[in-house]
Amino acid sequence: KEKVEITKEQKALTKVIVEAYNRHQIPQDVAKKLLQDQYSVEENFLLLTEMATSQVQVIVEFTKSIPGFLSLDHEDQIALLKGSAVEAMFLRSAQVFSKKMPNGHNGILEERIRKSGISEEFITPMFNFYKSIIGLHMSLEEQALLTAITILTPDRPYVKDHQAVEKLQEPMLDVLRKVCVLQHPQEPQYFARLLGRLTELRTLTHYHAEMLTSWRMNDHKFTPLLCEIWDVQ
Ligand SMILES: Cc1cccc(C)c1Nc1c(-c2c(F)cccc2F)nc2cccc(C)n12
Repeated sequence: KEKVEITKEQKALTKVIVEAYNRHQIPQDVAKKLLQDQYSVEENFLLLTEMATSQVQVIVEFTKSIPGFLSLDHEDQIALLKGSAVEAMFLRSAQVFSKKMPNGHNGILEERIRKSGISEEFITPMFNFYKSIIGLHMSLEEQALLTAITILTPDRPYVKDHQAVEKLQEPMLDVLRKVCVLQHPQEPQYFARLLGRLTELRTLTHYHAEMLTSWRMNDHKFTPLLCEIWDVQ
């Protein structure tokens, strides 16, 4: 049985990523607002829009803290953020579901989302994904590293210097593989299962784009940041 050893550098890298992941949390007031008393469909949507906007801010700050990211070509930095924001948000909001809300409240957040004018065809895959992520019982290191790996995906549209992005992503994949072996010794395929979630995430990006279009058709207003990151109106 191969002895898995995390090097000093890998420990340091993990520490930086986890600290960045922890530092940039969704403001509790936004998450808490969703738990107050009854809301109308319009107010639910407004709150989710506020939550989405703060999630994008959190992801941009987290991304800027990834070692080497700010040394990438500036246009590639934008291409990576625009190409990965939705996936990082799905991962992040899955944690909001599994961690942040004391159990009694999970249903309330789910209830708000189901009553925000989003059609069932998007709700089902979204919650299936949340359940599959929560079922993995990921550690904080795994969540933070998986989010960084998602953001540092070289084959996003318009990325010019693939190599430079791969050079940043590879060390993250190496240390995530080792962390998975050490933290889930009974599940040798755990690392592969985590990466499998990234494949499911790509399908959610497609649903998300359709959700945006259907919201726009119903004349829903977005914030400037959401318009910018997803090139809407
Ligand atoms: C905050 C939130 C949490 C869970 C489900 C949903 C629908 C939301 N809200 C939105 C999301 C979004 C996200 F923020 C995380 C995950 C998946 C997402 F669809 N994206 C957008 C884009 C424009 C407006 C909103 C309201 N919105």
